[in-house]
Amino acid sequence: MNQSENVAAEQRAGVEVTKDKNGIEQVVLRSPRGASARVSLHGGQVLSWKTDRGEELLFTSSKAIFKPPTAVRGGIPICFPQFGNRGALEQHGFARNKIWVIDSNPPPLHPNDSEGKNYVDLLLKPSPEDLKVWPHSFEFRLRVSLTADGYLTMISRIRDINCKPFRFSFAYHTYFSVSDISEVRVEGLETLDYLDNLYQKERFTEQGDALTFESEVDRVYLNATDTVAIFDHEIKRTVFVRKEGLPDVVVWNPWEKKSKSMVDFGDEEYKHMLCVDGAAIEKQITLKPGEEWTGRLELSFVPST
Ligand SMILES: O=P(O)(O)OC[C@H]1O[C@@H](O)[C@H](O)[C@@H](O)[C@@H]1O
Repeated sequence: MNQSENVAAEQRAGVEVTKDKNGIEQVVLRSPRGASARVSLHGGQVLSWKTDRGEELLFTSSKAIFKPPTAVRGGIPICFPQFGNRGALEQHGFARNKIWVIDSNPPPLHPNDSEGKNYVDLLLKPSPEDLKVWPHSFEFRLRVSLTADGYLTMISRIRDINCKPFRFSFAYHTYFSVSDISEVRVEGLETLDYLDNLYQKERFTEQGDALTFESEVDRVYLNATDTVAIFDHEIKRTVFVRKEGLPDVVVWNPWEKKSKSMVDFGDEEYKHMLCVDGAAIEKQITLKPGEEWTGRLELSFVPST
């Protein structure tokens, strides 16, 4: 076996396809050092991301419903082609409710960026029902990859295969697992303007040094820097969210009252999750026929003191 065949064999060895109890396929990526990520074909949604010590970095509700077309409460749902209720489509668009397919012959990783990395490409194309509610032909390629260190990268490529332009908004609606929300600090959003969903999307400016949490938060930070850090003091871990092509950052925690109104979310679970999403919301993305958009999210973690 020559060296490139070896690399290819290792990559295949780190990618496993299984089924959940509803028969939905899931792809498990494993890093050579023992980290892992699990991606469901339901929603193209990453449902689990574990460090090499087996610590889960994403939150999934104990009450999550795993039956399509219901979206799964947790992991990283993809909001596309609409974020929230900012348009005529169902909340957060239809992509998170669909069954995606695996591309069994994906383009290779760049040779300079392939060592120890495993990946899967999922594809979504509109169904006849989708075209009735959103009459735009697109091809969505989602690449999920895991590095040897256990860092997770998601690259979304959306192409207009129509003969007319279309517009969309987008978010990687990332549910991070946190030890105790009142001990968490988010840095990187200081001084930014945000739209507050709790005040009819009114615009405010962030005043504090870092974000801390003591009540419901539902905001879209605008034109955010490319890296946001989530400090979890109790478990001494910092997670970094790096984004490209995604100007906005959503921060969401439903807190006590809203938690009780969600059927697929435990009353107390708000204490152990925080959504921080790389997103493109305020200014929609426009694609002309044949054009492609790329939105990239890189998640990494380090122990902190
Ligand atoms: O319940 P859903 O549709 O998954 O949405 C959850 C939340 O998603 C957030 O991103 C929105 O800003 C919130 O307003 C919303 O409540």
